[in-house]
Amino acid sequence: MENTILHVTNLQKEYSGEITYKALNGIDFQLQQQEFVAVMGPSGSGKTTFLNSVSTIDRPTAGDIVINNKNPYVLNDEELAKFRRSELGFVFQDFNLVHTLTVKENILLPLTLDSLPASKMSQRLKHVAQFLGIEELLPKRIYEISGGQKQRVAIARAVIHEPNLLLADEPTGNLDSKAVNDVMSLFTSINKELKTAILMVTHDPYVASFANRIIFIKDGKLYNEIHRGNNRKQFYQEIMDTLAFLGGGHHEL
Ligand SMILES: Nc1ncnc2c1ncn2[C@@H]1O[C@H](COP(=O)(O)OP(=O)(O)OP(=O)(O)O)[C@@H](O)[C@H]1O
Repeated sequence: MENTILHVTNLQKEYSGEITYKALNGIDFQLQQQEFVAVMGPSGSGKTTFLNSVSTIDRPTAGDIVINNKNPYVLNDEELAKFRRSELGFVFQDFNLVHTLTVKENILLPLTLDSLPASKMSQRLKHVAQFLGIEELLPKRIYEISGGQKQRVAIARAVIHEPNLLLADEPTGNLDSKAVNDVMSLFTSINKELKTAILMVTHDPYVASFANRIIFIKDGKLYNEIHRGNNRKQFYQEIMDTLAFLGGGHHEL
């Protein structure tokens, strides 16, 4: 399909060790350019492995991944690094910011690697800082800002190069409830206004209820998917019901 930003076909991942473990067992999945999709499932079901395969961090054992009509796994290291920087944005649970740098320097880091002209950099910085409401934080160092602010900065860094696809692994795992709401409304704006597709792993049903669609993984396979209508509260209830059927520990709920 024309608007498909991510096309996953029969994705498999085996971890070899004393005992070979099949973490992903034939996943087919497509993500459209306008979509915001959450990935849920019990602990150990393969969510992070799935995200890491898509993000090119973890090479699959078999199957195909095509992002924006390109297969990243045929690229050499240098091409792959460039591909990641141009197509993908990453947001992690623990922010992954450089503590000794300022907020501004952290956000500009991906552009510095691409040696973008200084005028273009400050133009992009201004736009993204305004969009995410972090202008007053720019001169501060990372240790001077709160967890919620750190995640905003990490999101700014992830979108400053205008990626087509934003990948997030438990982006709210280290945040209090106010910061969770802030981050989820930013994700919603990024998806709607910047038209960035989002794929986000979360175990939190409230966080997942901000997505338009949720896929559930169990034992390395797609178990189910549900779509959100107009009512987020109703969607939340549907998520809870699906998780109850899916099983898994209480911490999953
Ligand atoms: N590097 C590795 N070597 C061997 N096995 C691994 C490795 N990484 C993950 N696994 C196994 O693969 C399975 C899937 O792991 P994964 O981290 O993708 O699950 P998850 O659904 O993200 O779990 P959680 O919700 O607990 O983070 C687990 O059983 C895990 O132990």
